[in-house]
Amino acid sequence: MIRFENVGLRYGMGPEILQDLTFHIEPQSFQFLTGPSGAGKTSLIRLLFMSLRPTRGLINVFGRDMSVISKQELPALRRKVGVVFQDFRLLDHLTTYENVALPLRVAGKDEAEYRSDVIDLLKWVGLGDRMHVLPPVLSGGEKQRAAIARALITRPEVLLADEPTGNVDPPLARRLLRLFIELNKLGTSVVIATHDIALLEQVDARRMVLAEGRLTIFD
Ligand SMILES: Nc1ncnc2c1ncn2[C@@H]1O[C@H](COP(=O)(O)OP(=O)(O)OP(=O)(O)O)[C@@H](O)[C@H]1O
Repeated sequence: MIRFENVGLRYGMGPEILQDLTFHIEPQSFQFLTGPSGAGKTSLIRLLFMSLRPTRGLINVFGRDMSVISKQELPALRRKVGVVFQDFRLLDHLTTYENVALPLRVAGKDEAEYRSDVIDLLKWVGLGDRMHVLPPVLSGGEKQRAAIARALITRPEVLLADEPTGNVDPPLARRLLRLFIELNKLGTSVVIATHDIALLEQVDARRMVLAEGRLTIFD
């Protein structure tokens, strides 16, 4: 589904922070991406989301070579990849409902088509009663779940989550993990970047470990 071959990344003239990354993200798979702070987890998430291009190597996304994908094709391809950033990136002037519906609105869909899907998804992540409030009044965990719902509304084939439990207490972290596992059982591939050891210990999943620019995989 997503394939990296000898991928390297450097920012500007800096050192190569990712070196010779070779791996596959298989359909319906579940993996943790881990490693010390600064190891390059967020950079790898950005490569997977196609918001960053590698400085060398090959990335193949859903059968397409990323180096030849045009700007026009990118939005449709990105809709297959849901992403939850560390800082959520919710728009403060839109309600929770409107934030979650935004990717569909941008894609030109009619509200009548998606309204019930957005409401169902908000209920699924436990925000059924927070739909009409603005993000500034949401708690950290509620924002986190709104960002997850927004990432899922396009029914992506892969969900990327960068430190999804970074701002929540342990019970909510366990609940979010259950949500990701349920999502994976429904057929979505999941990649969770984290250094939350407690989270890692709860699931016997594939681990992709980044250290000093290199990736080691424990299946
Ligand atoms: N836009 C950028 N320009 C220059 N250097 C960058 C940029 N983004 C990240 N880096 C550098 O790349 C390295 C990897 O950063 P990255 O954020 O990917 O790591 P991380 O593993 O996600 O870290 P953390 O766990 O602390 O979030 C760091 O040395 C960082 O300073």
